[in-house]
Amino acid sequence: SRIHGFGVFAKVAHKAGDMMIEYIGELVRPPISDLRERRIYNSLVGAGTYMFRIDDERVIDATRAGSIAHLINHSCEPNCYSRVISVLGDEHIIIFAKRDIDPWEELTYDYRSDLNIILLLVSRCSFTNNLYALFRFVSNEQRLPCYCGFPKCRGVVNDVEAEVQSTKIRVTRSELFQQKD
Ligand SMILES: C[S@@+](CC[C@H](N)C(=O)[O-])C[C@H]1O[C@@H](n2cnc3c(N)ncnc32)[C@H](O)[C@@H]1O
Repeated sequence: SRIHGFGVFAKVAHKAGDMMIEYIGELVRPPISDLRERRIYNSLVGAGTYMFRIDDERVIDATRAGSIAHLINHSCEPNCYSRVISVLGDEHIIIFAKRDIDPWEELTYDYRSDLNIILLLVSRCSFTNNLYALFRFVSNEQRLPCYCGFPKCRGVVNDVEAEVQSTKIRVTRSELFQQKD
């Protein structure tokens, strides 16, 4: 990738809203992922980490098991976005196309706004048609310079100040599927 290390590229053209890939890995608790990152992975994979936090209880560790989705780089102007979608009680992290994507474009999503969005499907309950989204940003100790290269680049991949924020919001089902900038 021209952004960082390995990346993921589209082989064929895609339409906005297409489901691109599922982020798959080993489901672990945050203390385990923190331990692995500190003690093992920093020396194993250098600066890259492959943890996707679903919520305060669960992290997907895609370092040693999973799909190539773990190689998708961050961009401040991404062509994809991620959603954690609950299907009959199981959460799946799905990467969708944010706009039409040409063959051989690198797939990117915004780590800062997309990571750790959990959507709890409440349509199974009686007060339906709303979805709760719980935003929580992964806590990292260092600022990572961003190399996405877009004019609107914010300069850093992560944001320590934003990461300590924890906000619970409610969105409608229709809003969920209308990706906004
Ligand atoms: C999930 S990995 C992505 C795959 C990575 N390129 C690789 O080869 O392992 C996430 C790591 O990639 C790097 N990375 C991803 N997007 C980046 C960007 N826009 N600018 C700088 N580094 C980035 C950071 O080191 C980050 O911790």
